[in-house]
Amino acid sequence: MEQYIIKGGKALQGEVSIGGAKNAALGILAAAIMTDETVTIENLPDIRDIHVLLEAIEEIGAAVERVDKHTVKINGKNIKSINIDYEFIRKIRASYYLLGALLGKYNRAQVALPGGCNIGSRPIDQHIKGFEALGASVKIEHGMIQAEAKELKGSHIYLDVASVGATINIMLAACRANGQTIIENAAKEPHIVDVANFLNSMGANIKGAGTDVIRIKGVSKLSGSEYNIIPDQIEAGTFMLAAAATKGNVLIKNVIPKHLEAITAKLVEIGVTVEEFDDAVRVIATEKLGHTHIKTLPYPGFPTDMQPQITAVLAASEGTSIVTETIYENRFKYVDELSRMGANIKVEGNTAIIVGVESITGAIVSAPDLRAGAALVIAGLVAEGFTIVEQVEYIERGYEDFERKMQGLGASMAKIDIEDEKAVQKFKLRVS
Ligand SMILES: CC(=O)N[C@H]1[C@@H](OP(=O)(O)OP(=O)(O)OC[C@H]2O[C@@H](n3ccc(=O)[nH]c3=O)[C@H](O)[C@@H]2O)O[C@H](CO)[C@@H](O)[C@@H]1O
Ligand SMILES: C=C(OP(=O)(O)O)C(=O)O
Repeated sequence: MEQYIIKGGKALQGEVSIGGAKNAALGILAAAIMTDETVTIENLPDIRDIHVLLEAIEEIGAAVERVDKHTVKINGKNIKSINIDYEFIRKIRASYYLLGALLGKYNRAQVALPGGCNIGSRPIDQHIKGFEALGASVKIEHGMIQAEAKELKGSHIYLDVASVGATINIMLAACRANGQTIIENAAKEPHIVDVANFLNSMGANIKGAGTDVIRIKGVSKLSGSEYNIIPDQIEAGTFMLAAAATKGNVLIKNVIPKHLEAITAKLVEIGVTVEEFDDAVRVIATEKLGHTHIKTLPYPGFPTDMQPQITAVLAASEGTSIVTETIYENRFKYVDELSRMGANIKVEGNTAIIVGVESITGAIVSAPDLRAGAALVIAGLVAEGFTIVEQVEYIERGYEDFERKMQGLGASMAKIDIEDEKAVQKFKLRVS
């Protein structure tokens, strides 16, 4: 098994280019099977979650052609099964989008209950409520969700929580329902807008994505399309924080600065300079960073998927910061690992009280999930000495070439098997 090995203490410098958004790409890949024509998707991130979903799509009979690392052609004409088994998708959350996509296209779907990051209970009652409102009967048996409808009919759905997954799933199925569907209290994240734009490019009729109310007029057919996925807000934010934490100067390219505003605002508050360009941001930090209060919220609030990374930054900043997690009940599991690096963080319920320390020190730590893993990498980049981050497979669910992108910014970081003493020695020699 490979791990990340990092020697901290280097200020990140240079330029990094951000890939396509994982959470948009997952919805878009599911949507792509809803037509019998060929769909070309560009700017697809080359990450584990995408590989898993593409395999599942191929397994049910869709044709998947990798044109290059970031482009795929999908044709859903010869889909022969509406059954997605657990073995294919147990590691990812967004497998549930195949429910909405298959239900919309074939009025039937059977998909294993989703996996994804283990960050608290993640019910799917709002997805089910939406499908039922569209006329489907839904049952859960033997770990599978089965949804079936004689005919999908447009409906008025009020979500009890502004769920990203439920909003996208209902949008997918409702595209092919008879009549109009209105989703109220819809999620507004950039990936909702991107999935809606993609569906519209296939001939769907969706209005209002990005606001609380989405209106979908069902259409009888979806067609082929070519589509370029938006940049990943969370990958971009992670590099912004890594640049700030190491007192670096980094140009983060291929981003939509508007999507980063909540992150930018917090960085500015703790003393970082953020310059915005049309499709890039430059992050410059020169002095010890300060403290702040943060509450995770649905978009346009501070994203929960950036909570571990900002906590890592604040752990080595000055003063006492408070981070409140309002989306998930158990997203502070990584704090014990940060504490092993000398951080002073106390978790009380959904709040972390972070007393900034003078310096943190390298240690062997383990990534409990995707973003927590990224947070431990940021901590390793700042820490004195060597850090080893285990379980990088979680991190690779959502970050493409993470260690290579960090190396490109001057970080002393590599992915090696730490049992391989020669490789460890070689790394240590190279960075000493
Ligand atoms: C693949 C993907 O896009 N994952 C993202 C998506 O996850 P995901 O779509 O799973 O997150 P949701 O927006 O659905 O969840 C938000 C909150 O609503 C609750 N809830 C959700 C659905 C439901 O039926 N019932 C219910 O109670 C959840 O427990 C959670 O507390 O949005 C999250 C919130 O921005 C991000 O952290 C994830 O990275
Ligand atoms: C929580 C995340 O992913 P998922 O919903 O796919 O588990 C994430 O991207 O941070």
